[in-house]
Amino acid sequence: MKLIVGIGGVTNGGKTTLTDSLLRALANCCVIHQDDFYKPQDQIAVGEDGFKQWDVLESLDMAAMLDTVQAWLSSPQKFARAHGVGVQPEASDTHILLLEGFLLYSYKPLVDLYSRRYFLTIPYEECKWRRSTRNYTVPDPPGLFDGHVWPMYRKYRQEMEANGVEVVYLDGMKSREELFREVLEDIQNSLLNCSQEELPAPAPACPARPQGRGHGCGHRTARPAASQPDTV
Ligand SMILES: Nc1ncnc2c1ncn2[C@@H]1O[C@H](COP(=O)(O)OP(=O)(O)O)[C@@H](O)[C@H]1O
Ligand SMILES: O=C(O)c1ccc[n+]([C@@H]2O[C@H](COP(=O)([O-])O)[C@@H](O)[C@H]2O)c1
Ligand SMILES: [Mg+2]
Repeated sequence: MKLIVGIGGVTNGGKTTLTDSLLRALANCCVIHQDDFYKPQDQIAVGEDGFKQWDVLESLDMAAMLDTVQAWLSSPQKFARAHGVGVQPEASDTHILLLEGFLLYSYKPLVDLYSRRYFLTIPYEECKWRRSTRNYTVPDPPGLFDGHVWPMYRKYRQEMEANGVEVVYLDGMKSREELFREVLEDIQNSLLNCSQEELPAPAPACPARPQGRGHGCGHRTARPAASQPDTV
């Protein structure tokens, strides 16, 4: 069984922190970080606003990211070994790939590959504050957050929602521990549901399993958010 899980959402929402915790907790789990696919700095366009356009999809080599996902899909065991992840023989039928990044659900060839799409949100003020404490490889020039980062976040999120991409919203104002427990439990439930769907048909004496939809693995859509925090 293969499960691709997206940990997406706003910059500084806590994606990398959550992903690191999940990676430590889940067996046979690999990760791909979207920001490892930034194009070289001299290929990042400068916008009409005068800012380097770090927060647009064109600044990322998404074809290369997709190739990496496909390498995992074709052999999770080989991929894990190549990335120094120990494969646990007793859990070797189940493999999880975490994709982590701020523009995970805007690149069409990837969007249907997820079994689960999480989307972290935090309010504008919190985001701006957390961002001011971060050190990126290329430091933010003055005005970048209000002039480029936040408007691009709004734009891509609106597009995602207009396109009907179903995500599970996570409130990034919750504690690290609470977010970790919530998502870990949800992934473990998905795994249980998947493995039940893979069982052979029950013997006649057993009660029939419900033929529910929406819990499965593979190329199905995640459930819609029960509620969506008002954070934009
Ligand atoms: N749940 C949380 N509550 C408060 N601060 C958090 C939380 N998760 C992460 N942070 C902090 O917010 C900043 C951004 O976290 P990070 O995981 O790098 O976010 P992202 O990868 O989404 O940009 C870091 O300083 C991190 O320690
Ligand atoms: O990783 C880099 O090389 C890099 C260089 C310049 C800027 N970034 C910023 O990285 C942000 C995405 O990462 P994150 O962890 O904040 O979601 C995005 O908002 C970019 O503005 C990232
Ligand atoms: Mg990050």
